[in-house]
Amino acid sequence: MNHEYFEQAKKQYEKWGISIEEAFEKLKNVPISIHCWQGDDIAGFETEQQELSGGIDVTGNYPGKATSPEELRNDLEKALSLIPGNHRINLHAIYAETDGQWVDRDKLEPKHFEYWVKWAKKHGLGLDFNPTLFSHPKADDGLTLTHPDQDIRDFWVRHCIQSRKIGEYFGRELGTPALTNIWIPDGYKDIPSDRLTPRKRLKESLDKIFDENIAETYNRDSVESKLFGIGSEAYVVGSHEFYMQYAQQNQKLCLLDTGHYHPTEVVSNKLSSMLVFNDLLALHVSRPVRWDSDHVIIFDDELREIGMEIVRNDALDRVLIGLDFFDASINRVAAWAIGTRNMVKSLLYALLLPHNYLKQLQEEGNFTERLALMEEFKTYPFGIIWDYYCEWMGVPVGESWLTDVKDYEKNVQLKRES
Ligand SMILES: C[C@H](O)[C@H](O)[C@@H](O)C(=O)CO
Ligand SMILES: [Mn+2]
Repeated sequence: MNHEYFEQAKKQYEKWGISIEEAFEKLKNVPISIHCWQGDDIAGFETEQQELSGGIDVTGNYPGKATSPEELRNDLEKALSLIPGNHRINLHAIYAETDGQWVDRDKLEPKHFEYWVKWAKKHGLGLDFNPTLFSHPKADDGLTLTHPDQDIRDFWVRHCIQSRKIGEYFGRELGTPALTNIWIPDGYKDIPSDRLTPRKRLKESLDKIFDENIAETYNRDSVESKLFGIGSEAYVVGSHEFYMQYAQQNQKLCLLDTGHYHPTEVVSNKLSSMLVFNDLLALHVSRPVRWDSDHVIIFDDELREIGMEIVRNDALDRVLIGLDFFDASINRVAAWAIGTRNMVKSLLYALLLPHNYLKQLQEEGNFTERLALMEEFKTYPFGIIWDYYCEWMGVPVGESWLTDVKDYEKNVQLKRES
């Protein structure tokens, strides 16, 4: 890349008292939790595989998806080599490795994730975890922790407890606490005649799950709300209000998925409110297109706004950033690279703004200058700084990463069996 251009660009930012070096130093330590499920369309590796359920859907049939844990890890390694920074990998329970034996979800144990931990250690990665309360015969009617049948509820409670133990194991082994996030699909397609009973049952189930004493140094718990899903259009038990209250009362983290709100409602506008009342909160950054479609995140207004809210509120270590998108119509390694690079890019963009000055303008009621500067900064030479950051971090600059993906696709992904 042209270093002369970089030096010129740097000066433009320095004029505002912005230090590129400081921004880079801060950014390189911000981990993004990369969801493993983009690599295999949320199929997982259970011996008795079920169709994807839970009101979520992956569309597309781009060839070369990972069909084994080894392939998935190789694909993740490839993606990580294209993304600047040291990140985390987010696993679901369906990614257990059980040696060809059927192990039902409520019987899963840390030992079923030994290979993942070994791999994470080798690559210096943290791991996060999610119980899988879908794609299972006991979730066929879309109800799990709120099911009217006590046996079914108990089964899922046991699964969540085991999952928290797995998270604890990750945290202990890797020296960085895992985030174990509970998301359930439970809800109704049509207008319920009773909204309260399922919510009371959800509280009861969660209380049982969190009653199990798990060391917080190793495992943190979060709960993820949703507005609607396929087949739960009219009512979702675990709504935003429900979990926000539950998390507050029980010192759990609230996880906000950017695809889980009304179409014009934005998570960027929620972060400051949450930060007033919570030490930590968690995100699933996704891109809803007309519904919770989980498109790959792009460098759009909302992603930049999320980055700005995290940075300008000095919350880089208080907002645990995770990703949640899945697209099977494009190369899956490219999907990770595009989305995760964009997430990091949005943080860098935010780190290069004169937030104190812009805040001061607002306090003074100088909205003209506030708007003028915010607009002008959009066309500052940010691209060159981003390229330089990638070079500095030892990952491909600009679109050159695509060549790596094309080679990998040709030499590895397209040679796979299915
Ligand atoms: C697979 C994920 O856990 C799932 O997408 C969940 O986080 C979600 O967002 C459901 O809509
Ligand atoms: Mn999510």
